[in-house]
Amino acid sequence: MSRLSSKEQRLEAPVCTVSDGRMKPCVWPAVLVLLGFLALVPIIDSISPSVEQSSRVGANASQHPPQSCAFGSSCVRLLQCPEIDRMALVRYLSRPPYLRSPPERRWETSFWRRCTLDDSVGQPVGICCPPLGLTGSEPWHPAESGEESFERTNGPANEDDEVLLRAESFGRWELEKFRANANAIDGGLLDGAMHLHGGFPVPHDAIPAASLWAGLKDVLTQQALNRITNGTGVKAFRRKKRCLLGEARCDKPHSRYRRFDGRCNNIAPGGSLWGSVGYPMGRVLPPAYDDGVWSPRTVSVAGRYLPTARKLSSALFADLHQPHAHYNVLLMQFGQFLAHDFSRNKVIAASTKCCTADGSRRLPEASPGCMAIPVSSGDEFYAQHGVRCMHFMRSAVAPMDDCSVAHGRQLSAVSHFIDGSPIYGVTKEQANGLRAHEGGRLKSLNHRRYHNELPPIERAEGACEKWATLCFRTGDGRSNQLISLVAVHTLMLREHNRVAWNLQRLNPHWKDGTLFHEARRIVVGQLQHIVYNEYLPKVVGKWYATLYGLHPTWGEYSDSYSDRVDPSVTSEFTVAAFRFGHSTVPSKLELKDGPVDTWHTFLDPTRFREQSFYDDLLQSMQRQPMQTVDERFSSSLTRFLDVKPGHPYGVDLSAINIQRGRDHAIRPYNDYLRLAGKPGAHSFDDFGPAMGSKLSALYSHPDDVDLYVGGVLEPPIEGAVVGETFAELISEQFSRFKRGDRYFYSHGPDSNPGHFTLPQLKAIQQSTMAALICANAGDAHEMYVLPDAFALPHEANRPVACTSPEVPRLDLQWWKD
Ligand code: HEM
Ligand SMILES: [Ca+2]
Repeated sequence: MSRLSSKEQRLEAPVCTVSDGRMKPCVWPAVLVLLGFLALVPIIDSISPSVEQSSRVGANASQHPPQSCAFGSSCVRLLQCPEIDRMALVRYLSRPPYLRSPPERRWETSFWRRCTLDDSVGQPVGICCPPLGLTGSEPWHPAESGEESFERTNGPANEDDEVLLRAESFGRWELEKFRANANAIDGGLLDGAMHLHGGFPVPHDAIPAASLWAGLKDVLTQQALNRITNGTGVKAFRRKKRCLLGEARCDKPHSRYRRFDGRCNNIAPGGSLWGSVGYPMGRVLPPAYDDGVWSPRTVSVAGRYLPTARKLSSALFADLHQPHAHYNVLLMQFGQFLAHDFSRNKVIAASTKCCTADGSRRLPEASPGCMAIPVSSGDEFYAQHGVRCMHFMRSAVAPMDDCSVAHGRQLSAVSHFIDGSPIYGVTKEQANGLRAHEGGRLKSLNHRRYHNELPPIERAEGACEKWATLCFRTGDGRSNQLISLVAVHTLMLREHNRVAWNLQRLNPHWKDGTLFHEARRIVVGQLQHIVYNEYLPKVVGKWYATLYGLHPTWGEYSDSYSDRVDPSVTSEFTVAAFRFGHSTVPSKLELKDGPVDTWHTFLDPTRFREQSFYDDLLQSMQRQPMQTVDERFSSSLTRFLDVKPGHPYGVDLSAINIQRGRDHAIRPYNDYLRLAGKPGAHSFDDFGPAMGSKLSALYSHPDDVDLYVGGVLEPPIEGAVVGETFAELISEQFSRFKRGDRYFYSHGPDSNPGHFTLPQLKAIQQSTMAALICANAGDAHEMYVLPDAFALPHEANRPVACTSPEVPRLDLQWWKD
């Protein structure tokens, strides 16, 4: 892959990249480019408008009359078309028009033919997508298969075998260094993020440690193989492997209830593991590993090192108060709850931190999985504390069982589906531990003093701070992280138990199992409905929600399930785009008795002991504005995350987000901007005068800007919380969460074995966040809600009493046998 920016390609002699990542001048291409350019000049004007222009959001329809798609192909958003080689398109768009060859330009009217996606939108914003399989690419994230070196053969089989043996022994040897560090802990199972709010290990860790070590060994072997053969001997490794992602045993493919681990949601051949616990994350674009296999992205397109993650965070992100004009802290908090439903980054096990206890340097015996963030001696905050090293463990990788992919693929330790996994857990055993095994309910702490139920107590070390006298167990190990997150967990637990209780009243003959599974089915349906109806249109805006078909189908079944759609999260989405939420976290949480620093509420939900604390908190979350998505980040996150007693500082989550992006080798921001139909930032000025000059002092080239940085700096779309690039990535992911989930609440009997009847579906679609809050208030007579619970109060969103008939109620009559 060329590391050249469009600007360099224009101004300098063409450069070839050789397999070890070094660059050397390339004479022939230079001549060819010149000839191509000369040949092109006379025809440039006669060519139809470029995809780049035509797909620019907001482009004038009359300037670019839409075209219809050929028979069989359908008009979709570019990101929704797996048949298109996205990377080829991005490379094409990154070049100025005079460097695009005539055949490529013809693609614009064939492969990259644009079309009108939605009449109501009236703009040519779609692309004609050929039917799946037509171009022979895999249905699963074909962007990944573009690794050239992978297809090459290297000599006869016996030579290959020898090379492979050498590479494997290198791989084993390297792996030992990782294992030696991790062995000090319980079987090497400990999640290295334990002390970093990434959560303590779930009691029933669904991903066997052996599989994680196997994944690591695979990438280490692959790296060694590339080194030995100078990048050409990859096929040997491939031949030796099973070359098939495993299948789950789907004993009950048409079960009415989804599995906890997400397996067997898809029952087509090859799909049974899609979206399940431990399944690798996908990619929107191929990764930009320095060595093409697993070395993190560290080098600029200009060949220098990228600025460190902490330097970027401290220079660009400041703790400034900018309340959002429309949305409240409940929207922020629901976002975090939702994030924990679909993703949990698993990091490499290690028994030591990366840095010395005083943070002054890297620990010599640190695990090779450490990718500590360097802190400069002039750091505006950490310097005074002598900190030069910030802990960061690399993400674990999945075994390379899918032989079309020869690079590290990170995995999610929770089910990727929006299936209430933070409530129910991600394995059957975990769910069993959370169930009361009576009346279909979940275990809870029920005391009159609390006015209603709270989650049961968690005693595992590391789940909360040592001084917390109350700590909760839920389906997700991160639930105690923030006091307002505990409130959302409590709300969902109460809703489950309330529904189970009412179902039991209606159907006294139902046993515990039926009550539990039916209540779970209903609660997950409500959750999905609230996500798609109330949450998403606010985050990505109504326009994107329409483009991607994210609005609910009111009173009707949706027919969008496809067994070719993989719902798994992509690295870009979970490592960058959906972390937009970190910018919305306020520095202080408004509680009934006054504001408190957000970080003071981390991992300590003790105050839930106080009577009516839950009710008060939910009300104040609705009144307090969240923060806008931009360069403003609370120092609760950038200075005091994971702060330990007696320490005047913690770690920097914004720096961690940037570092995580490089760990996953996420491509630079500009590539995604182009994918979203924008011309790309050609100069730093494109980021605005103030931010442009800051960025130019940090990065050597606009093509270096990290996706997370560029994404949060984008001005929000009108009527949305995030900017266009994040909106595109988020919408695309949520469209797969819907189209790739057989059990999605509105999918009908044609695909969904657990479908609701139409009257039941209509009842579920009455659910709103406000309705949920009211139904589960400690004291409904004292509780007020905003009908649009994620929005701030305004003329059309005045508080109403929970007892008011205006607040909808879930009508469970439809579930009576
Ligand atoms: C005070 C509030 C929050 C804190 C302290 C927090 C903290 C964290 C931490 C420590 C990580 C793991 C970082 C890493 O090692 O890579 C993380 C990941 C993440 N956060 Fe947050 N977060 C907060 C709020 C939010 C919100 C509001 C959202 C979204 C709306 C969000 C979305 C995410 C996502 C998508 C991930 C990746 C999850 C994964 O795969 O592990 N977070 N957060
Ligand atoms: Ca899930």
